Amino acid sequence: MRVDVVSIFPDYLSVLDLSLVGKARQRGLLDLRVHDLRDWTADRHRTVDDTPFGGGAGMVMRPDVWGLAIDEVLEPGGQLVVPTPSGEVFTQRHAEELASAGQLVFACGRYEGIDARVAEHYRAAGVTVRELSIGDYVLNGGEVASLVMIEAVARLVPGMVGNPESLVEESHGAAGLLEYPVYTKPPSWAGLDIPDVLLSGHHARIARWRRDRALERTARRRPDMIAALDPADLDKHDVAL
Ligand SMILES: Oc1ccccc1-c1ccno1
Repeated sequence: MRVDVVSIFPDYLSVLDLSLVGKARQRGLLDLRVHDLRDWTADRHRTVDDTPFGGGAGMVMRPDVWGLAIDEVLEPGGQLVVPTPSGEVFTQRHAEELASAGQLVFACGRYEGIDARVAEHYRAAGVTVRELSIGDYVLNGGEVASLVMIEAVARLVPGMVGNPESLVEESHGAAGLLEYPVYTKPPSWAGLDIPDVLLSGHHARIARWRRDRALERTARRRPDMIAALDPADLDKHDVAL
């Protein structure tokens, strides 16, 4: 998979040289390229923004500069991802969909955002354009949101994580429930012991306990996820004792 990130702060993305994503690049699993949007400007001040039509505070990123950058970077069949607070909220489902793309181009907006004609232009040209938010809060730019989405997508690329099994039993993975509580040594810490069932060696009981805790936690913290469960899936959580 090829991933391109276009930003006026390309150094912000240098963290992608570390950890999983960095290793994937070294192993050739991920072709990650970071670009400075200002490389597509033509004036001596390398201008990427201007005042908003209709007035209002702040500046808007120019469509002509973004168009030159995206035209050069986007490959046929590539998808354009525009992080924005006004986007659809990014979920694991989006990560799974994006992980099947041949190329993703992340357009990191700053200021008051990118001229709306950029997304409109590429959609009209048949490009899949995803305007995505990572949550209901305001950031200073799309770089952090891109880092979040790139990590969520990259770890789904075949060969990225050692044990693909670990991708299944994860929050927002196992049939739409949150992860159950996990414990490790020492068995007793700060006067707190781990649940006896986890020491029982009875795998079915452990699986049932974990399912029950995941359901409890999801119902308490994310009732929306319980409401979204397909009733047909409910028996997926049932395990024979
Ligand atoms: O707040 C933002 C500013 C620019 C680009 C993206 C965002 C954002 C906020 C939440 N998800 O994305």
